[in-house]
Amino acid sequence: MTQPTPATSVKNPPAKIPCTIVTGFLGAGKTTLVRHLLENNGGRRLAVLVNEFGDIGFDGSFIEGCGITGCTAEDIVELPNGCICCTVADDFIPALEKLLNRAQPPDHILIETSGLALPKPLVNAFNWPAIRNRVTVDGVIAVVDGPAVAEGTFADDPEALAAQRTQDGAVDHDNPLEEVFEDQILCADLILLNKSDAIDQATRDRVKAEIQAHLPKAIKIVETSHGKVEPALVVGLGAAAETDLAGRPSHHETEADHDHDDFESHSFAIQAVGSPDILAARVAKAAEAAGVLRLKGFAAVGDKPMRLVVQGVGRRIAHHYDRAWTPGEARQGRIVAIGLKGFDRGAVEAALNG
Ligand SMILES: Nc1nc2c(ncn2[C@@H]2O[C@H](COP(=O)(O)OP(=O)(O)OP(=O)(O)O)[C@@H](O)[C@H]2O)c(=O)[nH]1
Repeated sequence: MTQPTPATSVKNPPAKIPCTIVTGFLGAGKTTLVRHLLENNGGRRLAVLVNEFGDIGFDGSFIEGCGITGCTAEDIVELPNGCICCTVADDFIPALEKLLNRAQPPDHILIETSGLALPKPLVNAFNWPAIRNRVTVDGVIAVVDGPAVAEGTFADDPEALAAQRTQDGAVDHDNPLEEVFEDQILCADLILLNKSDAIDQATRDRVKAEIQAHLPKAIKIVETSHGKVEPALVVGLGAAAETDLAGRPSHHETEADHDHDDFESHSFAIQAVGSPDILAARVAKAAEAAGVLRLKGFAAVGDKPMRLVVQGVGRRIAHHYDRAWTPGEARQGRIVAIGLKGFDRGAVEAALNG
C-alpha cells in the first residue's frame, strides 16, 4: 500500500528583493538617472543606497533635495567615504540589511556606486550568506558619459604611450581611467549612452562602436539624455547578476584586494559668492588644475535664500539652485574635488577662492 504523501511543512521562501546597481565613471549621470527612476517609480516603493568617493555625501543630498513625493529621507541611505567595492562587509551589507529589516521593506533597491567603484566585487557581495537569500541583482546599469568617451578620456594617450616605450621599452599601458571605465561596462547588463544631447548622431554611433569593441559579448546600448529612459528598460531585468560572475570579466580578477591608490579627493570650504557666474568661473578655473577629474558642491550666493549647486565634469561646468537654505543651517559652501593621486590641490584651492 502506498503511503500518503505527507503535507509539506516547507513554505515557499520569500521572494528576493531585486536591486539595480547603477555604475558609471565620475560625472556620467548616475545621480541624474537615479532621480529620474525615483520620479517615475510606477508605484514601487524604492530605496536608494548612494556611495561616494569623497568624504561628503553630496549625491544623497541632491536626491533628497529633489522633493519627490513619497520619497522620504530614510529611503536614501548614504555610504560616503570610500568605494563601496572596498567596504562591502563594514558598510554595504549592514546598510542593506537595515533596509531589508524595515517594517515595510522596499519593493526595489537602487544602488548608486561611486564613479570610481568597480562593480564586480559589489555584485559578488550578493552571494554573502547574510543576504544571498534575501536579495538579487536585478541588473547592472552602466551610465556612460558620451562626450567624455568621444573626447578620448578613457583611451590611452598614444603620444605618452610611445614616449614611455622609447624611454623604458615597457609595453604596460595601464591607464587608471580606462581600467575603471572598462570594468564598469564589462559588468553591465545594459549600457546607457548618456549626454546624447551633447554629441551629434555620427559621434554617438562612433562612441557606441567604440564601447562595443571593448565588450566580449553584445550588450544593449541605449542613448539617453539626462538619464531619461523608460524605467521598464532599466528596472525588472531579472538578470540575477550574482549568479553570472564569470560573464563579467574585470581587470582586477586576480587581485585579492584592490585599492584606489590612483585617485584621491579633497573638499574645500568656500565663501558666499556675488553671482552664479562668479562661482562657475572659479570652478572652471579649478577644473583646469592638473589631474582634476570632477568637482561638485554648493555655495551661498549673496543673500539669496536658495543654495547654488555647481557641477564640473572634466571642463564642463553647470549650476542650478536646488533648495532653500533651511532655518539655522550655516550658509557655508563646500566643493569636493576628485582627481588623479597628487592632483594640484593648491591650484584648486586658489581658483575656488578667486
Ligand atoms: N548635457 C547633459 N548633462 C547631463 C546629462 N546627464 C547628467 N548631466 C549633468 O552632468 C553632471 C553630473 O551628473 P550626475 O548625475 O551628478 O553624475 P554622477 O555620475 O552621479 O556623478 P558622480 O557621482 O560624481 O560620479 C550634472 O551637471 C548633470 O546635470 C545629460 O544627459 N546631458
